Amino acid sequence: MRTATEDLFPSTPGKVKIERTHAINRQFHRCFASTSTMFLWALVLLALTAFYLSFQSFMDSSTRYFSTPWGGLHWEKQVRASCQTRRPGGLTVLVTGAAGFVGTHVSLALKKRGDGLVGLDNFNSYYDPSLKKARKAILARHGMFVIEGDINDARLLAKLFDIVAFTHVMHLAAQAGVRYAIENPASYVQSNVAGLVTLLEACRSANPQPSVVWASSSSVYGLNEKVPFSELDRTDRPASLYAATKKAGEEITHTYNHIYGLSITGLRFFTVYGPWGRPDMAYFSFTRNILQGKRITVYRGKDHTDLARDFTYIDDIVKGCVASLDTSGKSTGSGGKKKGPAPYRIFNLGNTSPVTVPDLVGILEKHLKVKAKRNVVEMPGNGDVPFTHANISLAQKELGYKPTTDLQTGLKKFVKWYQSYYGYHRGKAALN
Ligand SMILES: O=C(O)[C@H]1O[C@H](OP(=O)(O)OP(=O)(O)OC[C@H]2O[C@@H](n3ccc(=O)[nH]c3=O)[C@H](O)[C@@H]2O)[C@H](O)[C@@H](O)[C@@H]1O
Repeated sequence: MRTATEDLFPSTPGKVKIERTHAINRQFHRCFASTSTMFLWALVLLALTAFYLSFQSFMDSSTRYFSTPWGGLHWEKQVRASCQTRRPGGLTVLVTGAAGFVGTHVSLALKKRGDGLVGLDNFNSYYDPSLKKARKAILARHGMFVIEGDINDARLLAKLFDIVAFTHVMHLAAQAGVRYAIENPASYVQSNVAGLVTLLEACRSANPQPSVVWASSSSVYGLNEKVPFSELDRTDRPASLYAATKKAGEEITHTYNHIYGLSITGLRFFTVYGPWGRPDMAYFSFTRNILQGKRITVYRGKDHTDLARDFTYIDDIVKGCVASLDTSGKSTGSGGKKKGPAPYRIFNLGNTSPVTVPDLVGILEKHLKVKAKRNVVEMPGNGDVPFTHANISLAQKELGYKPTTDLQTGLKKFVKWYQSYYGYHRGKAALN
């Protein structure tokens, strides 16, 4: 009789061998079966992960594609319609920063005389985007289409140049504001340097190449003390990163003029103000605070001298911009190749009569009929310059530029608009 032990450990070695081999085989098969199952599962898991990842990336790219705020037949039709000229010899202009302060005014002036134009603006939130939307609505009422897009979007720019043969580009999109550069330096590089290069790349590749008129700034004079500031004065000592990026823009545009034959006109604007202006600027924020009974901060120089600016009214700036477009001269390149020298110009567009900041406040008090509560503090070292003063003889000679609005008159118009727009009393907004 076989014992349980013998069953487990039989005495015949061969049998044992066979039985053990079978047992090993069984174990091996069991083991193999479970490994292959695991392997299969791993494969399934891998396949699922790969499917999930590619599905996600497909969704991402398709979402990006479908959510692109531009493109499509209807969009192209809008662009073409907006660019239709309505006078013989009318210009066809791409206006960047079209929903900005200067962009809106220049666009309206061009549209009203029958030029064809389309606008580009990224509607960023540097200041209240609802003001930009309101400006866009006015332009729309005048038949101008403003695309929500960025100058850094090379595909969008290429598409626009594909659809329209622009004769001119009025480049006003920028990160503005002198003191904000301390808080957000990258935004200045992104718009004023990278964005500018992307735009110039599109311009130099275009066929025909457009002439480019763009906004530089009085801030390029930086620590210059020679007054009034002339275009021949030093501009190699900027006091702010903003100024440095505008100066960089002047050098960058020069390169594109030199290599590709792009016609370039850079305009050094001097503290532009007026209706539909920029809420970040002193005259605008002072008005808001004075009307709300809040204190305003008035900066002054280290030795208690008042700061001064050559405040320039928007209508005068518009005339300078339009004259620059009209006299720009042609770009000479085609297919990215220069065919000959093209114009490279820089002009001061100022008012030639600086006013101190305390005097600016005094004028606002008079128009608002409210006394300002002032805090007078020493100018912080954040990029400000003590004064600006434009010599405009070159612009006078070449563009017929002649500013006609003094600060009293210009601020009166601004205050009227401000009170109307923000509902301080009944009235019609200046641009409507
Ligand atoms: O002409 C230019 O190049 C520049 O003009 C303005 O820059 P800024 O002249 O500094 O204009 P505001 O910011 O309106 O300041 C005007 C004056 O008011 C002073 N200020 C500003 C703000 C404030 O709270 N208190 C104050 O006294 C400033 O120091 C400055 O002297 C624009 O903001 C820039 O985008 C433009 O490029």
